Amino acid sequence: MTACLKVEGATKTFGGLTAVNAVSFEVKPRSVTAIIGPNGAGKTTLFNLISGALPLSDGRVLFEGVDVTAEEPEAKAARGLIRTFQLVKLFPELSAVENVKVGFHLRSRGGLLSALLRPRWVRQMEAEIDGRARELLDLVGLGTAADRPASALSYGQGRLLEVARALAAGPKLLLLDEPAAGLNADESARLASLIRRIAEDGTAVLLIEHDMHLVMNTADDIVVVDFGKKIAQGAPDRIREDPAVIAAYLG
Ligand SMILES: Nc1ncnc2c1ncn2[C@@H]1O[C@H](COP(=O)(O)OP(=O)(O)OP(=O)(O)O)[C@@H](O)[C@H]1O
Repeated sequence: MTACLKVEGATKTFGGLTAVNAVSFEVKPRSVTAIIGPNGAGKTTLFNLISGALPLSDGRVLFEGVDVTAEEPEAKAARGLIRTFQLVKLFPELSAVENVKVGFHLRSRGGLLSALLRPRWVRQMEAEIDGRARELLDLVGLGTAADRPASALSYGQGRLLEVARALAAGPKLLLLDEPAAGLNADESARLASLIRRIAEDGTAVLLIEHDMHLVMNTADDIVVVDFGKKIAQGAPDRIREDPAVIAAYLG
């Protein structure tokens, strides 16, 4: 089976500092992979290399077998490699459902002109998109908030709305940057089951997360980085007992 994402020897230097040092790993289709590591380990930089926000100093990134190392974030997004915050911010005055619809329009080919002329097929498509947007809101647990303005949502609800909108863009791989940050216990538990559901529905998930409870409950595979290097990789049970991982967290 072709890996969804293949990172080969990814390296990033900032002046004399090697923030990411020859990191290699794969993300399998329909799987959840978590990147963990102490503060400053290089997790965010690694994410930036994968999404295209930063150019690599060395190494390659392959998405569905295609070398996308040099592609801009927009080109990668068009292939289905989607990072939540890389999409436009939430529109506070628009309702939750309208915000999700923005996600669909990022991939719809109808264009502005047909939206203005609004022929019948466009109106039919809009009705369908409205229905699908509401389904996605149900999926993330915001079904009852669909018609409320985004500005009226709690912080945690806003984060979940971002996930719904990213899903509307049709990702094959969803990159989530500390998705549990700022969520309360209920929201975090909901997020964990949502992440599992997303993977089972066919979208691979790659996340950076400090919340170990969420990581251990959602990840199939964990990549541990420390001082820019990958020091371990494996299933949660193995990582929990890995001496190098324990040393990195205690040291
Ligand atoms: N643009 C930059 N210029 C110079 N150094 C940078 C830059 N971005 C990150 N670094 C350095 O690279 C190293 C890795 O940082 P990074 O933010 O990737 O770590 P992290 O694992 O995401 O940390 P945290 O868990 O605290 O978010 C750090 O030493 C950081 O200071």
